[in-house]
Amino acid sequence: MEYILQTDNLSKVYGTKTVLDHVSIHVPKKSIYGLVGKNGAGKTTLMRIICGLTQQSEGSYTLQGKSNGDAVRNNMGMLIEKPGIYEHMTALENLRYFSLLFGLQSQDYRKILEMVGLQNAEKKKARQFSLGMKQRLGIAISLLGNPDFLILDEPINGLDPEGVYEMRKMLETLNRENGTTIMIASHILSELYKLATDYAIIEGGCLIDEFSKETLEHACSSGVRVTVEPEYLQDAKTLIASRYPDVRCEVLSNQSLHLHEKINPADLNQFLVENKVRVCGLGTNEEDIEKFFVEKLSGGQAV
Ligand SMILES: Nc1ncnc2c1ncn2[C@@H]1O[C@H](COP(=O)(O)OP(=O)(O)OP(=O)(O)O)[C@@H](O)[C@H]1O
Repeated sequence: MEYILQTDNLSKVYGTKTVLDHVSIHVPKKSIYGLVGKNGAGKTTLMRIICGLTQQSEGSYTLQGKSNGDAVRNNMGMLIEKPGIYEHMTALENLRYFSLLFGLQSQDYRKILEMVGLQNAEKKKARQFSLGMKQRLGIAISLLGNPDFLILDEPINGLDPEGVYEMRKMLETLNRENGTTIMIASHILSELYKLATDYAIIEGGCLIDEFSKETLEHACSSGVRVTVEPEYLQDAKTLIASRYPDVRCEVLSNQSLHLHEKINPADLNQFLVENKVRVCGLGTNEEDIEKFFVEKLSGGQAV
């Protein structure tokens, strides 16, 4: 596995307080790496060290093949805490200004604005932007110079559901089409789960666990949830009992059933539809995933 970033026992101490305690993480190239942790867990501190905004007290890291002392951040974009944008400037002016500030060559700013969905707002002053638009402009600034590695601290904080959805789509596109590795800190688990391919859980400055999406899904593969239109519930239950006689099938509501075994959802869907049951939804049990994270966060031992 090729890593864009590896940290080796990184620690940070403020006065007598250890806010990051021997953290060793491994961020695979082209991954979307979710950093999960409660408020004050140390996520921002870790990101600030990687971005060169503060120095670690102990430990080291390797960034894009270079050890921390020699790390170059030309190919990196970052959005840590609030986006630092100039409110009296338009989106386009902000991009031009930051490009000069970063010493970058002129580039296709309109394409960057299009990438973040601000193509229709290029002439509007940033002070007239919604929070979501400001966040997107912050990301547009971090995309200047076409970075291979993007570090985003809580980019969906404070966004409305539509803004969260758009942000997720945008990051997915960046990752898929440009191969950009994205490290993203968030405490909104449900959103991270939809996006991330790899995870690290941090609590009290310690790394509790690091795992891939496959590992997470395997750990939470306690079954499949199927939702049907209410009038089909009984038929669905009878059909499932005939097709999967050894699988426990629990009725959760007047339209959803939980099969307590990991069966192939596509097969189940086809079987029910062929037998004239109107299926509204099928999926793995998201509650299990949430529970998995909560248990890790509340009872985890550092690794
Ligand atoms: N400059 C500083 N001086 C002293 N303590 C600090 C400093 N910066 C951060 N801390 C402390 O370090 C701890 C970790 O903070 P950090 O911002 O890294 O957490 P976080 O996981 O990003 O939390 P949040 O989700 O709230 O942003 C907190 O207890 C915070 O008060």
